Amino acid sequence: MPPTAPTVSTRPVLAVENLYRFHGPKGREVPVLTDVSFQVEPGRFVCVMGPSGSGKSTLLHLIAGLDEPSTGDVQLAGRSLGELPEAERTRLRRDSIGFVFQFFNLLPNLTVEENVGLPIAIRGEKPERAHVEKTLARVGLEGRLDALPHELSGGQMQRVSIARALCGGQPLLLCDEPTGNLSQSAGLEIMELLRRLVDEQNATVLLVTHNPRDAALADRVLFLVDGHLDAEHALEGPDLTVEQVHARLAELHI
Ligand SMILES: Nc1ncnc2c1ncn2[C@@H]1O[C@H](COP(=O)(O)OP(=O)(O)OP(=O)(O)O)[C@@H](O)[C@H]1O
Repeated sequence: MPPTAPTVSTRPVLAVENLYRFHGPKGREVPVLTDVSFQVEPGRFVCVMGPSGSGKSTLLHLIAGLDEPSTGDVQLAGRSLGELPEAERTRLRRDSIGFVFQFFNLLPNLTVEENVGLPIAIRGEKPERAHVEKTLARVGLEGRLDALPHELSGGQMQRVSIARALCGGQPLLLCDEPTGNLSQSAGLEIMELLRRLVDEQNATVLLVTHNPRDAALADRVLFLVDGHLDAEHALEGPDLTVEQVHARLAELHI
């Protein structure tokens, strides 16, 4: 038999299909998300931008399987969250998504090594020190395995949380305002790190932000406006500029 070439999957890491979410008392429900559809393919850096109240958190909760859509579907690695029982949904979320939050969400009493290895420990496995060390090297934070979070700068804490999101091998990095609690320069470094992880290590990133400078580093920027996400308003890279993002925001009256 001839040797077969390794296949690189092009199946979307995340597919959001015709998502609707209503909130409010029965009979007086209001739409928070209206027919939202998009995909994130492997090795891509996709950004969702939207003003306060546009439905970003609602969308993130649905993607994470923490909330259920009124109608529509979320697929992670080709599997539909809605079709799974609770325990399997939790496992799929855990195995598919590494989360990066604005306030880092590191456990203060655990060392850097323990924080980074957490997703593996939660699976009931023992995180290998060498693997944690290698993951920290991927985010440019070598030699701080034994530090506690309070001994680190904000930018370093965010690197730890990115390492934690990568450590378990989840295919999607979901970053919710990852620079929101950082100085401008530390924020820029974090964004450049995310860009490098995509370009050089084939990571896949979904970034949610209202920061045009951060959004401009993505391959594609989607705009969520009053719960709508219209494909024709999306910006496509490569080499998007902050000016392009500002212009589209002005066009959409955001
Ligand atoms: N559980 C809920 N019950 C009723 N309304 C809700 C609920 N959750 C969200 N909403 C409403 O849905 C809309 C979108 O909220 P959401 O928190 O998703 O927006 P957001 O874009 O994340 O805003 P922000 O950037 O300020 O966090 C808001 O008008 C909000 O009041």
